[in-house]
Amino acid sequence: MASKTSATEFRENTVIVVLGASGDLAKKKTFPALFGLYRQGFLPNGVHIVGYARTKMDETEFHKRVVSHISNSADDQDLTSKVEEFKALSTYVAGDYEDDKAFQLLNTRLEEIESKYGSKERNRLFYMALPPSVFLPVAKGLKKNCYTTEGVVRVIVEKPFGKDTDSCRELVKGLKEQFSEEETFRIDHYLGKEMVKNMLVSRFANVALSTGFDKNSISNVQITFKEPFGTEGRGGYFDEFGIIRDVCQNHLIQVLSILTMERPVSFSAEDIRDEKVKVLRSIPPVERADTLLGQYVSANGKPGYLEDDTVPKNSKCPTFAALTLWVNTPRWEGVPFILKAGKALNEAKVEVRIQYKDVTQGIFKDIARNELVMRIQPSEAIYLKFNAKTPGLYSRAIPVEMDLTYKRRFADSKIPEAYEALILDALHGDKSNFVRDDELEAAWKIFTPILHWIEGKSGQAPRPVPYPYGSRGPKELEAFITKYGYKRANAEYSWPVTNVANL
Ligand SMILES: NC(=O)C1=CN([C@@H]2O[C@H](COP(=O)(O)OP(=O)(O)OC[C@H]3O[C@@H](n4cnc5c(N)ncnc54)[C@H](OP(=O)(O)O)[C@@H]3O)[C@@H](O)[C@H]2O)C=CC1
Ligand SMILES: O=C1O[C@H](COP(=O)(O)O)[C@@H](O)[C@H](O)[C@H]1O
Repeated sequence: MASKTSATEFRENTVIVVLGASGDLAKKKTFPALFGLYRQGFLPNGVHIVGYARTKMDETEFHKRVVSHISNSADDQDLTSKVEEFKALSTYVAGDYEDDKAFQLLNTRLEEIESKYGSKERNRLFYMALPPSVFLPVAKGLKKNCYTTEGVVRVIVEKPFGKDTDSCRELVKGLKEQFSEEETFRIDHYLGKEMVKNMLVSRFANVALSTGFDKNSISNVQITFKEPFGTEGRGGYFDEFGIIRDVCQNHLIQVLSILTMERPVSFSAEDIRDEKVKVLRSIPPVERADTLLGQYVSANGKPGYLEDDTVPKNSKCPTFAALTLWVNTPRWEGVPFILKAGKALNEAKVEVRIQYKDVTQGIFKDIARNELVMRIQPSEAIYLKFNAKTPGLYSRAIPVEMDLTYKRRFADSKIPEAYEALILDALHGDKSNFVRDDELEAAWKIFTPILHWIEGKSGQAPRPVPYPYGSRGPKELEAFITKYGYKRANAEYSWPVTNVANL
């Protein structure tokens, strides 16, 4: 039920506190997103931004970090003056994460800022750009020392939210002791990506697309995440988590749930999330036999995973995973959903590839299958690969594409950064694109047994197969996806395509 808190939009009198302000995420994503919103006039009137972290630094150093990832051209006077304004409304407080006194100092700073708001309501948005190990102490410190009843308080929490089902439950419980579900915004930045948001609209606003969106027409689905760089600099964090926790359990499973959920009653946050939870609960835990794990090794002058100084020498941590999931609903029963994620691959790409079944044999032989591809990044696009008659006096089919590439079709539109979209949602109190507690639990249940196996908690830990840095992944991948029915439209059977009789 909507309450005052969830309905409140932060339009003025708001302080945004970024905890972990000295970190990588804050520098690369949070501050640039806040600046983007400020520049476009989307931040509340009179907003202030306060960075908080243990690192001691003066305002000049802090401002240097705040703007370090904002692309600024000296020729753009408007941008330069906005950057200066943005710096002027951002300030820094240094303090520990388990120290009441430090949080009290932070609170004093917040009250000083808020005293300029007069007697009106004061809102506080806390953004935890922090490692999960300090989520709980920070939540306790904030609740005890920096909570206000003179306005609305919201807390954005980053991923990964736990390491398995039990630790997730503990974290959920621990945070709930400090902040209500209404006050808590669990972020998964993939939910802020334009194409992920568009998936809901494309699926449910198009009869043409929703017809045949099921096991009767679809052979298999691949959801792919590829990054062309390794764990450079993040090896310490990564080795504790691995690619499944880093990407599959959150980003890719969120994409899968939106792709497979049934039509929600409305586009309200709770209706959408109810449907996502239902479909997630229909997915049994991943089987070992449905798993392919890889780890990158040195190639082309690039270091292998184990050569990273922050990684234990004999680590079996997977930097690549292909996992096949089964969705036991009447719509999807028997359709394999292959999640593939890897670091140090040959390209940067995130996409959903839906491959349809073969056309009935008879008039066509060995013709390419239809594929609907939703490219999340780079360059958002939806395209349908289908067969058409070759123009002219030929009687053969040719595979072609119906292509909606955003850059061409929406050349004048600015696609927002995922973090811009989500921080704005949090300011508006809209939780549709944030993760609910039961969604998290359902997602962890799918991966926990396989994660425990990988960590050697249930039998000997498997050793991931090697793949060269910059390659397409383990050489075993092709056989893996073929096993689940994926047919590549290679030259051998799609071009030139078979004669079309009676055209
Ligand atoms: N970096 C990225 O691209 C992304 C990160 N995330 C998530 O965002 C969160 C923050 O990530 P990121 O900024 O990369 O992390 P960092 O390792 O940069 O940590 C952020 C800040 O937290 C403090 N910190 C680091 N380690 C510890 C520790 N062991 N105990 C206490 N404080 C610590 C440091 O600040 P100080 O010492 O000054 O207090 C650091 O500057 C994580 O949960 C991550 O999973 C999500 C998506 C992308
Ligand atoms: O959460 C994470 O996401 C990034 C990838 O984000 P993207 O928006 O650039 O696709 C990934 O590099 C990182 O390992 C992971 O923690």
